[in-house]
Amino acid sequence: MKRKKITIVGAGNVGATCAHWAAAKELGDIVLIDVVEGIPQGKALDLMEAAPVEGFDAIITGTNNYEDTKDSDVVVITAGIARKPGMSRDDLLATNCKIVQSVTEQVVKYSPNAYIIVVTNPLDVMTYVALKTSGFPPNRVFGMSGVLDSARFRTFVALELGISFEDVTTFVMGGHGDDMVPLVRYTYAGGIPIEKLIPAERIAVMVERTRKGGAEIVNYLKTGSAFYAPGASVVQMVEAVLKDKKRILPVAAYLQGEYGYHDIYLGVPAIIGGGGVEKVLEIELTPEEKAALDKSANSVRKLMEVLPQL
Ligand SMILES: NC(=O)C1=CN([C@@H]2O[C@H](COP(=O)(O)OP(=O)(O)OC[C@H]3O[C@@H](n4cnc5c(N)ncnc54)[C@H](O)[C@@H]3O)[C@@H](O)[C@H]2O)C=CC1
Ligand SMILES: O=C([O-])CC(=O)C(=O)O
Repeated sequence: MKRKKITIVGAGNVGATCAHWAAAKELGDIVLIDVVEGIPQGKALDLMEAAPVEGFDAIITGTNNYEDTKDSDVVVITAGIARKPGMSRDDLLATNCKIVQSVTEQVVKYSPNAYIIVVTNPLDVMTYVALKTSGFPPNRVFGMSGVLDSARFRTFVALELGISFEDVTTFVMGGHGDDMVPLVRYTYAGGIPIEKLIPAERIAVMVERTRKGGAEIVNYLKTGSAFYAPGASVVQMVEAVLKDKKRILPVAAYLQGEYGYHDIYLGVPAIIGGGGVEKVLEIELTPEEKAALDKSANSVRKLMEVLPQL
């Protein structure tokens, strides 16, 4: 059997970290592509030279030429600018829209059967841009946000309880912005609802910290945004597709009536497998949860309104 082929567009912080996690997990051969000459080549070779030490087999290629991405099974788009302190993800829209459009055109030309996972911010709208530019069916174009936002919430809950990070499960819905919706009612520690273990006011603090989780890192780093947890989150999605794992993961999926929304990308729980987004799961929400989701959807919608015609 031939190895799978993963292309990562953008060899910056998130792209290179994705390559690192994907190589370590032996998910396939990896192509790192960027507009800057030398950076993808250098990072790819450096990472491949870790293979004898770490014991993974993957050919990792760095390039500036889309021909090298030909026939990729999965393409991760991280190309674009990241925010700095004081900026919102939405401030990246104009610049990143052009980048995601041009990248997607090239990706589609060489890998017409690929699954595209978008990472570039503002995430929900950039995923929409990739969908419209690619002409791919929506199950093959989705965005990474909820896995990361949920991982942050899981981290805070585990630290609060002094328990294993692995034992906390949850999901965050909505757009990847400050009004995302962490689902407290669906958050468990070893199968026990956290509302039975943690006082409500402490949970509220963790929900707020999750919503601002990206900015917390930006404010520390000053020069850019998070990349370790984002890279790991992307690779969990890549693995779910390439191994047809049928994971239930929160992803930015294209909604066509689910939860009452049409023609919009929003974070929802979905089954992710060999068919990409195989099914969006519609769970029951309280009126308060639905109102919070509506607010988040409205923010995404407002940003879509200022997009150039696609
Ligand atoms: N969805 C999410 O949860 C997350 C999204 N992000 C977003 O991911 C994006 C990348 O972040 P970083 O890797 O930290 O930024 P970075 O600045 O380290 O890397 C971005 C790379 O994209 C490249 N690039 C720019 N235009 C390109 C083009 N047309 N074709 C190919 N490559 C191009 C740049 O040369 C650079 O190497 C940002 O928009 C950031 O906001 C970051 C973390 C989490
Ligand atoms: O905050 C940012 O700009 C990057 C990002 O999306 C995150 O880390 O959640």
